[in-house]
Amino acid sequence: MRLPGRLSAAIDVLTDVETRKRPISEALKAWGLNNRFAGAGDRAAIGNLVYDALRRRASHAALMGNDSARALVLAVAVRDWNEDPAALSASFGADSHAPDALSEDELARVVGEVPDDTAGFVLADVPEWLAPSLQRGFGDNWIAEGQDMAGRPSLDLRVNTLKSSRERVMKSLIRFTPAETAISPIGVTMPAGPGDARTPNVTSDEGYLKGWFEVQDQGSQIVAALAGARPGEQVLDLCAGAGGKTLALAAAMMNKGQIFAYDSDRNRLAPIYDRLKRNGARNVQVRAPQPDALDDLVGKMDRVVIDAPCTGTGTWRRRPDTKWKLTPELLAQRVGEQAALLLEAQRFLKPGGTVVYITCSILPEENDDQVAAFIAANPGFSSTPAAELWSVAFNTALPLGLETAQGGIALTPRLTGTDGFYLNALRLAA
Ligand SMILES: C[S@@+](CC[C@H](N)C(=O)[O-])C[C@H]1O[C@@H](n2cnc3c(N)ncnc32)[C@H](O)[C@@H]1O
Repeated sequence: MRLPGRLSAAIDVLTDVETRKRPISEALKAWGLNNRFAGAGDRAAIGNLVYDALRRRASHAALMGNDSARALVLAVAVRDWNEDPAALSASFGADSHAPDALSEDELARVVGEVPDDTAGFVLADVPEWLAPSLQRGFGDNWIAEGQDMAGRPSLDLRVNTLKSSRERVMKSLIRFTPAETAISPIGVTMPAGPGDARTPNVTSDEGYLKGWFEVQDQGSQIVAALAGARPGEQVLDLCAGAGGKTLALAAAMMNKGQIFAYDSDRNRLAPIYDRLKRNGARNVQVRAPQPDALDDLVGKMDRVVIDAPCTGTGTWRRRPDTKWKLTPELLAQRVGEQAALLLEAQRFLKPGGTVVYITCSILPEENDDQVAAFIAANPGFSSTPAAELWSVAFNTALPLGLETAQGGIALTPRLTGTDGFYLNALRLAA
């Protein structure tokens, strides 16, 4: 397929996403099944167009004067992919799969700029109702933070030090020109390419099948390292899900000590068994959800990790559709779940133990506010100093701007080139 056909397909997929409230991946898959002539390169390009359209949905719509799928995709082609609008429009005539040629109005709009006096939420490409919250969290930088959250993410891998080394993994993936991650000492990264660039398919690589690495954003690797689990400790991973953090903790503990991996959702936990095997993680006991699943752990844990259910606002670059689906009700629901988990986690700690609270959110309601309320109600706990956590994990000074008012650590695409994450290590007095 040529670009006009791909644009047309992207308009169809985006319409499907928006009207049926389908996740992007599902809509893309459905399109692929109905259009089997399309190759992998076509599908990747169409996916990129749809993701880019949603990453900057608000500013694309403001520029074009409407938020139809057509307007958004045309804006991507010109603003993000640097296509010349007149040439593009002319090329539509020669392609039977192309969208209609651009109107005079579209041609004029698509080369314009979003005026500087446009509302901040449009410049930041975030939902209007979240602007006050982001402003409170990021101060004067909130628009810049939003803009970086609307970019394309890199593909990051965490080297499994139980089985391999960074050097070996990089060598095995040399065809993708991997680079070392800037902060995580065990990370490998492949920057996102422009336009129709394809994301490397690393999970069919021999090294992946042998358990040498996992696909894991550098931000997730950093918070797993900051969790500070040491060999020999007793650790409860209370929201283990498919085990992304569990695997990183097991490697950090060099398979010594014990991790109990629990999740209240059996289906989310299901992939962990195969992943543990592939990774050679042998110090993990999976606890499937049932009423007494964790009763024997009460008062015995050195560390309880809460990788909390959250809005996922830190992952907007990867899942831009969720940015526009989030509602105040869903945020309130997540905040309630997080508070309940913080309360629940305490009972498993030994005196002197630590609750490590993690989210992949950039919203203060789920991060510092949550911690402030917890410490106010539970004065036996205090935040472990952020600088201490960082120097123990990485042997370097905490970079400026990462420490939050409540002594937590916040990562963002703008600050650390990672997904957005928050961590606060709450130590119980001995
Ligand atoms: C952010 S995800 C965890 C991701 C996982 N730790 C990883 O690194 O791949 C949050 C998880 O919390 C789980 N969860 C939600 N409420 C819970 C609860 N009350 N107790 C335990 N797990 C819960 C969800 O099922 C979900 O899998």
